[in-house]
Amino acid sequence: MSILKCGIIGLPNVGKSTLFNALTNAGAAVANYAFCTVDPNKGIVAIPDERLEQVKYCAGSPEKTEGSIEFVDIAGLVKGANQGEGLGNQFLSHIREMDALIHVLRGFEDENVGHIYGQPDIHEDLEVINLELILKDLETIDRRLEKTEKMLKTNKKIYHEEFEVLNYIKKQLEQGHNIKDLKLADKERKFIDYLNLLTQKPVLHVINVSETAFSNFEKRQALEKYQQKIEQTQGGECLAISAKLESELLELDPTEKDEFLEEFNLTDSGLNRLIKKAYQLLDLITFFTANENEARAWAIKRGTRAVKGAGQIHSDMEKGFIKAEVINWEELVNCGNFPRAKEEGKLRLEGKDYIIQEGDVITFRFNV
Ligand SMILES: Nc1ncnc2c1ncn2[C@@H]1O[C@H](COP(=O)(O)OP(=O)(O)OP(=O)(O)O)[C@@H](O)[C@H]1O
Ligand SMILES: [Mg+2]
Repeated sequence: MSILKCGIIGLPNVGKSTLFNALTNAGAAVANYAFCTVDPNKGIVAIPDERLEQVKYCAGSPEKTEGSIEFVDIAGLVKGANQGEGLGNQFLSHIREMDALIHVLRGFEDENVGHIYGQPDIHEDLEVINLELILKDLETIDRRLEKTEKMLKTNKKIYHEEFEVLNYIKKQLEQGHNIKDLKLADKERKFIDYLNLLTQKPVLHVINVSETAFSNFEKRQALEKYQQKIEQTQGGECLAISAKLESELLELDPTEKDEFLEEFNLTDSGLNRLIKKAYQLLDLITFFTANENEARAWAIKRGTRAVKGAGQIHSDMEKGFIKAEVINWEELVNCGNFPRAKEEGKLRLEGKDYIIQEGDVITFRFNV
């Protein structure tokens, strides 16, 4: 089964590892399955989903397993990373493997924690990382352009089209635009999709603030201004989270936790919010399976066909796919259980090409 990956990026010393540790530890605390260490910098985190418990109940399943996202703590990038500065090439190649990015910005002050370029400045810091990603993409595009240019001699139309698209993208990158923000037709996108470009990946910005950032009105307002500006200029969402506060929250029991949240003027842990945002960023939907063994939520890319959804569970299910028996989770809950849903004719039979919908509960029929 393939889990989608969200890479945590940013300058050195901005709190990426602190956030990663909080995220992965929280996963372990909230769910039975949740966190398992893949290696020290990768962790699988459960996606909280209130619907799963109800599906479990209807199916009479004894166990449940949440859907999951993999988070990867990528080492800090520095100026010149695209030229190999600070092992930059290695870290940029890690970024290439990600499906989406969480860009952490330093919003906390602490004299004891050095900032790589003197004073932290959220907007400048953001631009440093953006520039490195853009420069790396330019290098990739240039290399591809060299090859395409040679192929122009063959006089095949396709190479001329590719040449034009690549040049257009090159110009946009040179002007500081990210590829994710360009309006490209599907046909144009085909020329670059396989290149796995860095600025094509969806990004969520997170300002890692000090514990007291939410405690008074002025600070909150100042923070909201930062968030708004980033959302306007970067075209994606921007969250404010204190990685340090989140990791401290994890050490507390529930009553202590509530008191602590109140003290810092917060209503809920930021981690759940972040996990939900990451889920949206990856453009995932959830379907459920439920039987006498367990009820399970599966996070898949929106637009996945039934046969591929089956493949997420087991390759045999994909190979031997016959049919999918489908019911929306709410309909199942209304019926109360599967036999009743069947009686009422609520179970639909769908074929290989059925596009799985948010909240489907699916039983795959397959040959082994
Ligand atoms: N919200 C915060 N408020 C105050 N201090 C913080 C906060 N978040 C992290 N720190 C502190 O900042 C320091 C750097 O954090 P961390 O190691 O997580 O950074 P990093 O981005 O992973 O760095 P690197 O790129 O070097 O791996 C640590 O001492 C950590 O405790
Ligand atoms: Mg780190």
